[in-house]
Amino acid sequence: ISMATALRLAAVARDSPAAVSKLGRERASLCAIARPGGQCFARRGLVLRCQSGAAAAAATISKGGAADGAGAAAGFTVVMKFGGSSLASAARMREVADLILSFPEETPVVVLSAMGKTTNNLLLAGEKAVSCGAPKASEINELAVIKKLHLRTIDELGLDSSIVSGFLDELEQLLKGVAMMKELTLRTRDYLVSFGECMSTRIFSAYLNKLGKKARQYDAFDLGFITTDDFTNADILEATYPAVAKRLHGDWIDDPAIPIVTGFLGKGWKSCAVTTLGRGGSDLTATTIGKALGLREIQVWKDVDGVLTCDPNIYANAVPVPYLTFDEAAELAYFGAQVLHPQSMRPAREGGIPVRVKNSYNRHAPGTVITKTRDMRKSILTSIVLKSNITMLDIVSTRMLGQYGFLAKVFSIFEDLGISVDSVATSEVSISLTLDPSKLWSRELIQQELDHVVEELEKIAVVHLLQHRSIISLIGNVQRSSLILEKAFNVLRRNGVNVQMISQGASKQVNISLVVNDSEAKQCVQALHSAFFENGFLSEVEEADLAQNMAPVLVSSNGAINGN
Ligand SMILES: Nc1ncnc2c1ncn2[C@@H]1O[C@H](COP(=O)(O)OP(=O)(O)O)[C@@H](O)[C@H]1O
Ligand SMILES: N[C@@H](CC(=O)OP(=O)(O)O)C(=O)O
Repeated sequence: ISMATALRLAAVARDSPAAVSKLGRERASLCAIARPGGQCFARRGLVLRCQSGAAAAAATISKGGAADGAGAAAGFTVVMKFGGSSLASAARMREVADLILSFPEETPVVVLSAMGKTTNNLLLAGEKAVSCGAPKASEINELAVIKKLHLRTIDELGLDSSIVSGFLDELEQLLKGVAMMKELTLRTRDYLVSFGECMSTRIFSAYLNKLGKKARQYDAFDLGFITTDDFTNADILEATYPAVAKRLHGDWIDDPAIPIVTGFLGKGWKSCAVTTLGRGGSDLTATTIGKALGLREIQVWKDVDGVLTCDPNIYANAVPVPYLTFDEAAELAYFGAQVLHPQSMRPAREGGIPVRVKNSYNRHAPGTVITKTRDMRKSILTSIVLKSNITMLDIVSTRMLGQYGFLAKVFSIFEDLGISVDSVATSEVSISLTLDPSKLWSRELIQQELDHVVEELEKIAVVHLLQHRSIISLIGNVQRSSLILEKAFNVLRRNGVNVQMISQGASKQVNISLVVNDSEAKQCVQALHSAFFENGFLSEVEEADLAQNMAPVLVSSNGAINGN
């Protein structure tokens, strides 16, 4: 293992005895960790042997903690992740099983989300339990919906109800507990939503076994997914990669069976409690496993024909984008395209593993392939993303022109308050910025907090808090930014829309962010989509380019631009 991994594992081991028992005692070879300086320490019976230089303990693990070749050695070739939209019923479970079996040449690791809208229902049930009173907790409508869906699925697949009955009973008890306490902490919320993935994977694994395809269910929190303790939005720690690889690899060698892994879940490294990776986090589970095992491909199966040119719920004319770079996909996800989890591209990029977004309802559609580089010759605008209900701050310095340190002061206030910023535009005396909505997902940025931000900023500036704004992000080819801007502003002007803030990144792919009022945002996206993708604009530009005999351009994920 690399020294970096060794040190991270050492840190986990040192600070969390329980993590030692999971990571180390069962897999002593993994945890024979080197530390520089030849220092040794032991904890709870686990000896961390120390050497100088690169550690040499676990033979199966190498390079940055990923188990190079471990996947290949175990026979695994791909990760196949199926989201709730692919698993909404017994019929869908049959379809997905059939889909997996239709690739006999692959040995997949399967990652599943909760069935249909189960996560939403669990969250709603939890919220209702807080205020309904203990006697009424059993009558919460969402609990009944969850029970009905899972028991009916079990029945229709011809499985034994004992697979989920224990979970359903415990879920009811948990809701009664919440009702009694009149409180739903973030930790309890994570535990509550984990029931969805725990049940879907058990049902699916049992069904594959019934079909004669040997499968083994794993709860990610027992498989080695070690995370921060940021309940509802936890980050995966490096120790996860070797732990997951070692476990999947070892089990396969002992007794080959297709792993069916719960998406979205992990285990907090200090608390040892169940954590979740943020909404849509099963995509991240899939890419983490892909990197851990060094697999050939990560497949993310959805209910759309890949990543589309815009959200199909906003505009039905959206079409699939055949190729994306990891950076483009990350940008799309971060700026609001619900189709991928914002952090999910990171492990794939680090492991250099292509991600394929496919449609489980239309398996022959080519989907979207996401890789490190792609041919940008014909690319102008890739996709339009809308993020609504954004808060924007307009901050005008009360000091005189030319005073330094204003930006530093403003950002130090955000740092002190633990609020991160999304897009920024500055002038000599003013800053306009939008607040990072991931903050909203993880811990509601409530009005009180916003008022506090304004109060602090008002000590050095005049502040306008502007709510109900939207960010429209234009993700495209950095080499064509002027063309994109020209076209976009033409469209907006024709539609009578005044842009309130603009920000454009300087490198890699273009991300032009335009802030407009919530009320006009959808209409803007539709008009922009229609202008860029539907009226022959791209082929017109292509023809013009051909006439000029443009050279091919490759933009790589690390920002390098190679022309020839
Ligand atoms: N640019 C986009 N491309 C594709 N789908 C998008 C886009 N923006 C939003 N979506 C929405 O994302 C949904 C798929 O993501 P998600 O619901 O997380 O799937 P799953 O639950 O199967 O993982 C689509 O049904 C679509 O409504
Ligand atoms: N079930 C979780 C995790 C997830 O990834 O779901 P999906 O793949 O259905 O988006 C959620 O709804 O957030």
